[in-house]
Amino acid sequence: MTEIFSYTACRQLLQMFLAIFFFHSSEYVLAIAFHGRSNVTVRSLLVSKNYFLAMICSVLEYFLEVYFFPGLKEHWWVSNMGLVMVVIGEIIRKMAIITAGRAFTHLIKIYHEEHHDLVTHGVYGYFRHPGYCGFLIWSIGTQVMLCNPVSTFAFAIVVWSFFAKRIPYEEYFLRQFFGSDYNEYAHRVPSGVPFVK
Ligand SMILES: C[S@@+](CC[C@H](N)C(=O)[O-])C[C@H]1O[C@@H](n2cnc3c(N)ncnc32)[C@H](O)[C@@H]1O
Repeated sequence: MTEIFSYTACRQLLQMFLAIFFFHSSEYVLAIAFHGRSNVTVRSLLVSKNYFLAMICSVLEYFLEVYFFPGLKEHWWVSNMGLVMVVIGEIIRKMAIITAGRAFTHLIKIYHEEHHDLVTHGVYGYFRHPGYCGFLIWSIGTQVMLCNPVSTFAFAIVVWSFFAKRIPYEEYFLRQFFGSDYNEYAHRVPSGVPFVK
């Protein structure tokens, strides 16, 4: 039982809590900043039922392993690498939101709005989907930080599959909105999500 209240467990769980708190609160604040309070709902906190369940499972895995295999959590270089991934993922995602501004909507636009211009500068010059690339790194990083082998693998598969389906759907509409400009952009710039063209 003492393992659950050890320095390692307290520090890793506190880092996890701060990572989640900062990620979601900053998503909400930025959504309000770019879209106005009246256009933003609690959905902009980006906490879905499945996501919540995944996080609960990852914390359960952590408690089981810290109790039965406490040595697993003492790989500090692994945990610190996870922390670096969390920070890098967060930076890439927030750079995407700030660069795209009003074009960055949490729900995919299926109708072209007048103010919606194609963004290809800044971080969008390196990846077509920096917001998704950042989230992928961030979410896997949270599990590497906890030294959770099962959830690291599960998060990588689930989050990657989600974006592998979402990107072609999103790009179908972007091609309709921006035509050859988007085709040329997609030809030139990688998606930012591994193995997604
Ligand atoms: C959740 S945001 C994600 C944006 C992007 N996929 C990313 O990962 O940074 C989804 C919205 O961004 C818009 N969007 C995606 N790429 C864009 C671009 N290069 N320029 C303008 N709007 C874009 C889409 O139309 C969609 O409504």
